[in-house]
Amino acid sequence: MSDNPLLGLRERISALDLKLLELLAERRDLALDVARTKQSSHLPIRDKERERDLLKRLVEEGKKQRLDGHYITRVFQLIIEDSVLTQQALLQQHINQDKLSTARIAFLGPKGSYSHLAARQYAARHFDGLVECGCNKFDDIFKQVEIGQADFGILPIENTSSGSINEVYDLLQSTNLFIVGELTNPINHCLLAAVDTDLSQIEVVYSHPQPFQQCSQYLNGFPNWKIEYCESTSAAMEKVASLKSPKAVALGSEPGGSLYHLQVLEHSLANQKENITRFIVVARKQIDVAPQIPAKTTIIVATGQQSGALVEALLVLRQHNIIMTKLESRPINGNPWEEMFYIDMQANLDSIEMQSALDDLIPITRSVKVLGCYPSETVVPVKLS
Ligand SMILES: C=C(O[C@@H]1C=C(C(=O)O)C=C[C@H]1O)C(=O)O
Repeated sequence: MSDNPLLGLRERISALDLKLLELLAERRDLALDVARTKQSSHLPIRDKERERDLLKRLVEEGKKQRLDGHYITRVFQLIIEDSVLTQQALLQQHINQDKLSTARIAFLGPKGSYSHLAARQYAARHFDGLVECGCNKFDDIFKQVEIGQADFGILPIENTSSGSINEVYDLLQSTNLFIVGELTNPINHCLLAAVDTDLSQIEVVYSHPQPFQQCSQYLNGFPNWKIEYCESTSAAMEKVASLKSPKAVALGSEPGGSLYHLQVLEHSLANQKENITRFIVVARKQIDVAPQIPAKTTIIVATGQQSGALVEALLVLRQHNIIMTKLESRPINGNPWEEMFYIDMQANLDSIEMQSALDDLIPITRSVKVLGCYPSETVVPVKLS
């Protein structure tokens, strides 16, 4: 017999939590039925009007039970996001008909890197199982997928604090892989230590160059700390775990750190409060995107050097009412001072608008390469006004 006075209450909480899980699973199954109905009736997956009504009613009902409106909003925004993405995944499986039950996904680093966490998240939504293929370099991720040792590769492409990840853009220039998906994840950089320590004892920080860039303002406050570059944040964690020194810390994620039994000394260290990374998913085969899902298409365009060449290309997008979400330029390998333009657009490659835009772009540019069309998995939550 235990005389812990919390036991009985905790048992009741645990039982309630189990019920909440069952209800969440039941809600998700209903959302999947909704998706099947939408598929046959050609309705879009997202219905923001319905989401707004639902949130409004829940916030009102919550108030009656003394539950804070912000709390209710946050919880249900998450539930709806998962519901929308699960519905999208179902339609995508249906239209592409080649569902793998287990996917081999290549990512940067040993277990615990941000890319590894993103790979797990992507696999959880799209496959029953995941074979993890950790790589030492971005280049190896492309190679593993190109030679068929992995089915997909996950790569960070831009971050709200450090901007575009040029190395990945440059690798996209020469690959024959296609972009088949994207994920946007909040990135919370922490200082992680293997043993008890404090800021005054630290002498060296290990991490990948990206987190160092993203946390530059915080790190500027500690000019004596030595910066040691590693191939990934998880390689840095491995190193710190093996050193077991109060002088050495890693910069990386809390869940990653816990895989190496590291403790968090500081968190939320990025320059931007909202530090978000967009990852792309690459594969050997191009995919179709169901018309009920918001799609993105990415192309690489090489223009001539005549004046106004880029403007002419962008005008084509305007003429076809295509919204550009990102424009990036990179030097062309082997042609000094010439640039390639990477253009992300909110459009389905199969749409008439996109096809006509491509028809108009080809004669006025030197080359157009379609990098892929993929579902936009960024579900911007509706807000109550
Ligand atoms: C489930 C639906 O699909 C989406 C998901 C919603 C939800 O999870 O509540 C609400 C509206 C849609 O954006 C629906 O249309 O009812």
